[in-house]
Amino acid sequence: MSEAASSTRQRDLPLITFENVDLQRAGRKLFSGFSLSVTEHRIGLVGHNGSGKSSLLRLIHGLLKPDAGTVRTLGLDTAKEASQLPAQVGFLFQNPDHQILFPTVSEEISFGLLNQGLHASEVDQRVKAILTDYGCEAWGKRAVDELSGGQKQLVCLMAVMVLEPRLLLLDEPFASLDFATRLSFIKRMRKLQPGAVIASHDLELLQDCDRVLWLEQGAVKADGHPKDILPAYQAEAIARAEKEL
Ligand SMILES: Nc1ncnc2c1ncn2[C@@H]1O[C@H](COP(=O)(O)OP(=O)(O)OP(=O)(O)O)[C@@H](O)[C@H]1O
Repeated sequence: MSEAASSTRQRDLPLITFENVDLQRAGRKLFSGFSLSVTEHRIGLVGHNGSGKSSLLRLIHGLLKPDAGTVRTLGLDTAKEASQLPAQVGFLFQNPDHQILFPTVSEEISFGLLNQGLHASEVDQRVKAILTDYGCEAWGKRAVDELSGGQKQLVCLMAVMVLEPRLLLLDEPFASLDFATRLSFIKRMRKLQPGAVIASHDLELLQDCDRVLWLEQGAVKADGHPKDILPAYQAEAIARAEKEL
């Protein structure tokens, strides 16, 4: 097959599929017979606390395995081919402390590249390049422990982006980023090649998505274009809050 034909085929393949997935968490069934096919480039996830957004992202990454059914990410079965996923799928966790493993910024950003078998000099070069790209040239030797929450989140973002993933999974990526960093991240996201699934309570961030899924108790309550789904979700959230007052 020619390179062009092969890349067209890759583009047309679903990025993610769920087939009849069951998942139990904390002894309770969260997903039951959940099916989904995603071909769009950028997907937003909304839903109230505990609706299953993070669990869905973890299933996509293979961090959680379905109790029944199949999850395929970039064509790979997450239960059987999970070891191939970290090289292609980047995960930005809600809490940076769940992601950071190393004492210094450059060690944290280097880890994935070293894991991929790159030579130390190339790793060094790529780490410096991404620090510069994000305006953090002086951060390399800084102790991660001494960074603020937002700065830690930025380190996590750089550690993910330096690997040039094909798919990004972002769980509340902006929770502690300041306004300017947030804006520059949104600009970057618009230019990015990789597909992205973004779970967020920040509805503005999701306006740019190609498709938004509204989750409720482990099921898709609504699925469509952000201009239809986000106002409906917002209206329901306002009505719910008013009822509780
Ligand atoms: N580490 C865990 N162990 C066991 N159960 C969990 C764990 N994390 C979440 N759950 C359960 O799974 C369900 C879905 O949680 P999940 O974190 O996927 O929701 P969410 O939509 O991402 O919520 P939030 O908006 O609060 O981040 C909840 O009922 C929760 O109690």
